[in-house]
Amino acid sequence: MRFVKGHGTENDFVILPDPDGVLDLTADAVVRLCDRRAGIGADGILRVVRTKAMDLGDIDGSGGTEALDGAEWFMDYRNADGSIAEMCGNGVRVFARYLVDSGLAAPGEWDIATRGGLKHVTLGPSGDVSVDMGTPVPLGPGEASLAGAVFRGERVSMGNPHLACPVYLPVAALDLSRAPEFDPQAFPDGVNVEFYRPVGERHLEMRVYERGSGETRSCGTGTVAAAVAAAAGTTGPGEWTVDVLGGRLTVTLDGGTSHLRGPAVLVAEGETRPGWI
Ligand SMILES: N[C@@H](CCC[C@H](N)C(=O)O)C(=O)O
Repeated sequence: MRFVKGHGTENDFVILPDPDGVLDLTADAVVRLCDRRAGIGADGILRVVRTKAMDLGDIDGSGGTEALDGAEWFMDYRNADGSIAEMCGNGVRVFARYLVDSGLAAPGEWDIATRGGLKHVTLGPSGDVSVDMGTPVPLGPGEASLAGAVFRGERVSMGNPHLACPVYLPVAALDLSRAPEFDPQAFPDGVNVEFYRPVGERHLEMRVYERGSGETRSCGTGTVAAAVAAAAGTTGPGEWTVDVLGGRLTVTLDGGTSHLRGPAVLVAEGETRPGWI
């Protein structure tokens, strides 16, 4: 199986080119590929499939996949534990960089299909990748706890679920070696939990514990959720700088949609040994 390895602010992915959708990517195979000791190691998988080769059922409530028709390529995103997520903000940027780097798309702007709908990306032959992340949906207050301490924040849907909690000490002080606990009635599909601290004018530092992947060094959807929470549960307008463990991302809120910009880097490519998976 051919693979490429890449990351966006150190949120890292194994990219699996599968244009015709012939790969039977089981949850077990995802777990093995993402294993950092016995596998390649990653926070998640990006399977690269032609949209027309995907069987997505009724993804948009219209009885078909019409909502994704405008995009040639579909990002089939999986978390490291094998679960499926609706969207991945860093993933879609790395996916776009892969398409351009491998000659499957030209630099410029176009849509990528995801389970969270079409995402419009903008990129040159090298450098940063921007994506229109769509309209964040603030859902009101929520809470999670970490080692018995309760953190209150804002629930935000970015297609996938987030709880963005302000903290008042440097985020480096948090112990994220264990998963935050939350009320499953409040988050029936699980939740990605962000901890953010304002460090300047529209400037945050943030750490994240991701659903299905554990603590990661960055989360694109999470940075947008944190900016929305820091903007007092509004969608802007304003440009936010968000420092994560793996680097810096820029989030732009315009009162409607949101944009995420930052690096997306491909670092290696190879082939798994026959029979390993
Ligand atoms: N790291 C991603 C989010 C990946 C999905 C998430 N773990 C979930 O289950 O919702 C990002 O950059 O947005």
